[in-house]
Amino acid sequence: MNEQQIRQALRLYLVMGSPNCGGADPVRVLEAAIAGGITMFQFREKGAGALQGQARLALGARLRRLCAQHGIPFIVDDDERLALELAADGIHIGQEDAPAAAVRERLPQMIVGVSAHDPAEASAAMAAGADYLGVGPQYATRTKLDAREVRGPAMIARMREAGIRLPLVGIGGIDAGNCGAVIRAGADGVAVVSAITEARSPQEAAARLLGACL
Ligand SMILES: Cc1ncc(COP(=O)(O)OP(=O)(O)O)c(N)n1
Ligand SMILES: Cc1ncsc1CCOP(=O)(O)O
Ligand SMILES: [Mg+2]
Repeated sequence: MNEQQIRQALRLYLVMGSPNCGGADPVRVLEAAIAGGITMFQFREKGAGALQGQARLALGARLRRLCAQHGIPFIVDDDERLALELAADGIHIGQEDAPAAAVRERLPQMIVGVSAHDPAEASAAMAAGADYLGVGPQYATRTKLDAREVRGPAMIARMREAGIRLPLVGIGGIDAGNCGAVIRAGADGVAVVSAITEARSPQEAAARLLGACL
């Protein structure tokens, strides 16, 4: 994917694993979210009750297939080996994960997303060859227990002012009511977990988010 295609794919990015689905079948949740208009998906099987080993691989393979059927880029959180096993389109890594430059070198064909919390981390990720940045938490989140302090959309504006032109997505506590502020600050899109996975109708929630952040 070229830079413009990545920018477009970041518009409404669902990040999810089975622990986020409150007992619902993650395959059904993803199907509904795709019907609602998500444009990118990240398999993030993390937190209490997360699947391990073969069960994780099997779920990842089902979600991967669903994304391929609908032309949705499929990204894996953290795990390079899993990304290769699932023939993912990309990987997302954070500041505590493997160094971005090493991942870029090992996985030259993949989209590499990197979490950045300030302009210095954003420039370092850009220099390391990142394809996009995830910037957060934008707002308070209950989904990631080890999240850093809230940055707010102002951090995205600061990165843009500092000359960071990479495709960029906001993440953390984003819903249909606040996603517009994230886009207006300079993001190409929003990444969400609970606003879709915990909604009574993930399809309607995705459609509402898409409408609100266009
Ligand atoms: C799109 C996107 N942005 C940020 C993150 C957070 O990644 P990280 O800091 O590595 O934390 P974990 O998700 O691994 O707990 C993300 N996953 N996706
Ligand atoms: C993975 C991640 N990285 C920063 S905040 C976050 C969790 C976002 O979840 P939610 O959209 O439910 O606040
Ligand atoms: Mg990580």
